[in-house]
Amino acid sequence: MSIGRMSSLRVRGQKVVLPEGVVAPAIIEIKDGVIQAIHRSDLDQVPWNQDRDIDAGQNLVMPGVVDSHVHVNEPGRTLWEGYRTATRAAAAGGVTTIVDMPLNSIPPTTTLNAFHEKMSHAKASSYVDVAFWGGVVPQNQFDLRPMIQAGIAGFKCFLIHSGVDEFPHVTEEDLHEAMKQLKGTNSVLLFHAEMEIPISEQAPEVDTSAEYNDFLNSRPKQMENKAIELVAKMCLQYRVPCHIVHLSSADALPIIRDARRQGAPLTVETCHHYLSLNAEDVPQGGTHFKCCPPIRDKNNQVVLWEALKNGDIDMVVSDHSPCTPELKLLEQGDFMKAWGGISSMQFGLSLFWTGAQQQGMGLHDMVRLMCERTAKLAGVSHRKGSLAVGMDGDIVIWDPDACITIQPENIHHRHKVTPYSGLTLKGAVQVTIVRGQVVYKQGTFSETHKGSLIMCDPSRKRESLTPNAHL
Ligand SMILES: NC(=O)NC(NC(N)=O)C(=O)[O-]
Ligand SMILES: [Zn+2]
Ligand SMILES: [Zn+2]
Repeated sequence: MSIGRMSSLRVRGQKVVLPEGVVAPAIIEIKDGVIQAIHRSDLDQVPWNQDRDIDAGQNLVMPGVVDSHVHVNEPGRTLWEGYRTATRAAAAGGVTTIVDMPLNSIPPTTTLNAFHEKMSHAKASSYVDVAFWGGVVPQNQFDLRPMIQAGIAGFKCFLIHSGVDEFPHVTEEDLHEAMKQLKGTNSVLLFHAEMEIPISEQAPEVDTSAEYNDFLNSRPKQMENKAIELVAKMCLQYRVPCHIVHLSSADALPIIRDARRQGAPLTVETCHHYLSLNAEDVPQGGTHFKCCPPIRDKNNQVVLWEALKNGDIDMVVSDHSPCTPELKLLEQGDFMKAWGGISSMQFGLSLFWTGAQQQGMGLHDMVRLMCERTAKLAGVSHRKGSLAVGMDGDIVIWDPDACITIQPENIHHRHKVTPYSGLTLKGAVQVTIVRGQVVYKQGTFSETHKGSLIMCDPSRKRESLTPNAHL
């Protein structure tokens, strides 16, 4: 099996993860990037080209991961992370589509021109497919519909300082203006849901500290809970699909449950780091664990896993938010001044698989949470996130029993700082295929394949993640 441009490809496996909870022997036939047929009987009658086609044997054959929360900081902060390194890491991790966040790049994706600039960079250097979130910031409400018409997947806003000055957070008044523009479109608004709380409710201010608890106490659950109350209120008032990114506070789950019970088209994600790490794990000065909202204690993590199992949390993503090593202030170990953001996109599949098995969750939970639903959120579930005829031929072949140990030499992110360094996980990606092209195979990348830009059709009604919502 060669790496390179092929118009057609067949993938055979004994354990192909198909929709409706089926794992069975099958041959997937891909032509011109699209799945043409999935053969589940008379497999030896299907024509086979030993040199071109792929036999996965006992490895799992699964839809490629759709990671809907990735910060590729190009243009403008490509030194933090760019499309080449971010999407090589994606391919090495079985991620076949990323949805790129509108911030940390300069310019941020808050205007049509900035969107076009971002697309030109992505087109030049991506190994996997890329869709895009736009940004809602104060006074850009009239930029939103032009970006929707140009194919943006949806929008992201912050209710607290975003970490970068050129992407200011919004107020409730700004949200009303944005909601008026989004109402009636097929778009979605994502929220970084933390808000400032009254001084009387805050921990004593700490300017610099190597103690994780000082940072943790500076971003209490109440900041998330208050923000999520506002998101729920706006979602119910406008009935515009809203999505809470990187939930960390399990205390906010009743607020989300109640809003959905009232018919709010409200969804929520959590991230690998909230499921695999907890505050008790963070070493003194361990600023590579810093992210916002913060990784909380073990008891909080237990509730997040339960919410995943009972459907209160809809999906799991990376929130891959890298920076240069210098900005993590690892020498000083200063949690209060270090950059908040964790690099993990290459390891999401293995992180989730390792944790899920201990939780009694399995393959179909992984596909639902990391492929199907993230594709629905981004409005691309008609072509991404599951193995079915007519879908893009995006496939990851991986060994669920093999282990990987995360070391700098096998990290393809631009920078190698990650809280997962040295960790041994189960689940090893062998081959990643994007629209029928092998882009990654056991450490080797295709240098001929280029990822596509995934444009969202503004007229297409996206598959609902909250079927009981009253729009
Ligand atoms: N500007 C950022 O990348 N912020 C990100 N930082 C994190 N999560 O710590 C985020 O997702 O909010
Ligand atoms: Zn955020
Ligand atoms: Zn983020």
